[in-house]
Amino acid sequence: MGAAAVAVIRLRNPPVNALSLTALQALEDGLKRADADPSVKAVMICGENGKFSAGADIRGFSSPKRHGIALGPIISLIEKSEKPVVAAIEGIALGGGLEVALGCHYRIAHVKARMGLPEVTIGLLPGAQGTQRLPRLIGVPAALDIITTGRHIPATEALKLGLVDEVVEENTVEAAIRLANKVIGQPLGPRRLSLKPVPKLPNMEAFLREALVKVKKQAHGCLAPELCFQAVKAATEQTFADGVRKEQELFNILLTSGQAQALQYAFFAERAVQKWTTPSGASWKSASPQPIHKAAVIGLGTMGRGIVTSLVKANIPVVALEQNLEYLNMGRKAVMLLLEREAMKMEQGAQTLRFHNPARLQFTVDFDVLQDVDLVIEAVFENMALKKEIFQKISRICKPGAFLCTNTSALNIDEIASATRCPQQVIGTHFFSPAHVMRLLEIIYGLHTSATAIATAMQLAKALKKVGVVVGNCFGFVGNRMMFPYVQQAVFLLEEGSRPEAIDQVLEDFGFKIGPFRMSDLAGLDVGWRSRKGQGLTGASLPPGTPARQRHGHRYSPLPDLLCENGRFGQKTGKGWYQYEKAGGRTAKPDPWLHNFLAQYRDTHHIKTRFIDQEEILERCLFPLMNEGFDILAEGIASGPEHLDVIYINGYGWPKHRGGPMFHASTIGLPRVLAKLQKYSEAHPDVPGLRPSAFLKKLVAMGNPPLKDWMSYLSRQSNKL
Ligand SMILES: CCCCCCCC/C=C\C=C\CC(=O)SCCNC(=O)CCNC(=O)[C@H](O)C(C)(C)COP(=O)(O)OP(=O)(O)OC[C@H]1O[C@@H](n2cnc3c(N)ncnc32)[C@H](O)[C@@H]1OP(=O)(O)O
Repeated sequence: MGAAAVAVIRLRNPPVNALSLTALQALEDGLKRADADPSVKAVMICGENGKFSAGADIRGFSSPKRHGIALGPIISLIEKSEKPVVAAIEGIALGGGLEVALGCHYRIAHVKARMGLPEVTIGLLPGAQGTQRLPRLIGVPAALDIITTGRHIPATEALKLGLVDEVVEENTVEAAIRLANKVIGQPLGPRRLSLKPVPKLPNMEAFLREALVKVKKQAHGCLAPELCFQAVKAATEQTFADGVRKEQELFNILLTSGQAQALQYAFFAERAVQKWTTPSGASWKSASPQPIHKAAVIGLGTMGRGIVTSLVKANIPVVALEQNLEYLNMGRKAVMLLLEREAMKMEQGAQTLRFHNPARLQFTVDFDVLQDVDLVIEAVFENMALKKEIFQKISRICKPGAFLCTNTSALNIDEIASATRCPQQVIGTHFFSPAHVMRLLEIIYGLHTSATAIATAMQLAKALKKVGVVVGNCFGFVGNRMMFPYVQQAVFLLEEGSRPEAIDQVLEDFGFKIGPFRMSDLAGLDVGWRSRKGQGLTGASLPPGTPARQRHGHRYSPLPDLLCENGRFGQKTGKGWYQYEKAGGRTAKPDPWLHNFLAQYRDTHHIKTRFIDQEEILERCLFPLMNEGFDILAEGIASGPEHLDVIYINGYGWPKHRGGPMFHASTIGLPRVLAKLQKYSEAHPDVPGLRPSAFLKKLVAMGNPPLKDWMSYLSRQSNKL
């Protein structure tokens, strides 16, 4: 009890005071006790350990005990209280946590607090009357933005919006108790949000129409944003009580939609991959990261520029190195442009000044400048000889403890490390383009990579606000290795009768932001061409007499090579799988030239054209990708299916509401995936990617266990079947 009879209710459920069954019960009991106690004149609700609450316990949504538990009635109880209730918001007030605060009569936030209704990001909507109270408090446009995006609002913005009454820099709990004392006896009617009307807009209908178009466009097939919209719309049309009923109805649709389950799986998967382990026993528990006071990036091509930008944004001093002054100046200009754009996006535009500080961002052609850096990221071309030459050089120049990272998408980390005197310091850091935007960082350990190097790379990912996923060393690592059979099938489907636009459409309808052919045009077809030439699959090193559509006894499609030979590299040349308005254009249009070319190609190779339906397109592209995933798990390249899913969601545009490829396989059911792979493999026996993985077969034979149990079916000693 605080001074002058203010009852204090403290939400306590470490680490984030999630509203579990017990926490909800304690909240309800506390409210009832305060209400019944005549010596209590006001109530203050706060959270333990400087955090108000992260909302409902997400694990509870899939718990059988969930039924019959509701937060809404408890919030109504708060609002109806005849004693003023003040929320003291420190740290975070998210989801159900913010809904509790909205039920309070007053809200005070610490200046560093963040608030939000992120339910949409886990496939739900604010189901404890939040969709009805928030528009009444801050108006429909702001409420719609917060509810449909799930973004976190800093306290200062919350104050401007009217979401909180006061922001303090001092002790929030004490300030809230003072406020509670001050408002004792004042009328509570005007403070009860459920009684307020939703502020009118002169053009509400038109506003809502446009907002719906925007919400749908950004949803890519995810249901939650649209249902969030419907709930807020209900607030504009119905009474509070009817709006709450509508909210509940929509909440239940989402809760049972399957998408919520996938998104909640993705939430925990992202946290699970932070707890990395390797087959040799190294793990996050025992390894300590080293501080990175200064980093260097070698190579200022597209990837290097993005990596430098990322490091500067994370406030890590960087040396940016190029091989000659011409490339250095080009790189410098490009980096400065990226930094300017990033600074404009940031809250304080003045951050630009920091970017230009030469003590924090140094451009050089002199390798000797690398002597005092703690970590180097090499980001030159995918060329083994060049990379080895650079690693040999930097292992001589850099101080002994420096970490030597290679940004490669497929090359052998051990071979690169073999060029150094310190293979334990060498690690793969596979960034995704654009490197300052994409969240994924694939972290690849080699045979000799130390646990400290892995921990440091993971720490770096966190500092760069990326999600690091630790994987083993194999060609293409996890992401690209799974991507090869996907892209391969897409091209085979073209040979058999489909078109790029049909295949892209099916995969975009599935939820990918961009289909495989549009993606290939964006990335540049020459990238893969160079790699295939390097592997001897095409070009001058191809032995004479090699059949056009076969390599090493397996089916091969020369279509991408032929396009490159015709100068069609994708967007950069204005032509690829599609045509563009100009070189560098972005609007893909189906290209009659390509359709003719495909027809001639099929004639030349006597391929009978057939109609390929959507189901086959989807299965032929996705199932081999998942199949490769099962092989990767069996080989111990990744320590769990969550790793593969986090990689696909954050690096390859896999729709998050489908949980990732391995989660998707589990929802389809492994027996069905296996049966389809068997069917396609029989039809195309010369395609190894369609042959079902032994691990997949084993899991089916073991009765299709849930995803969380898959790894227990691998032999512990060798991680081999
Ligand atoms: C038995 C049934 C109870 C069900 C009650 C039904 C009531 C229904 C009515 C209302 C419905 C309301 C809807 C909601 O409130 S949904 C939840 C909305 N909240 C969120 O989405 C917040 C999610 N969390 C985060 O964004 C972050 O975790 C954050 C809170 C910002 C903290 O970030 P950070 O400091 O980076 O720390 P971590 O993310 O690593 O989290 C630390 C550990 O806490 C676990 N965690 C976080 N939030 C929750 C949560 N809401 N529920 C359960 N667990 C949570 C997280 O997994 C970490 O755990 P671990 O260390 O084991 O990995």
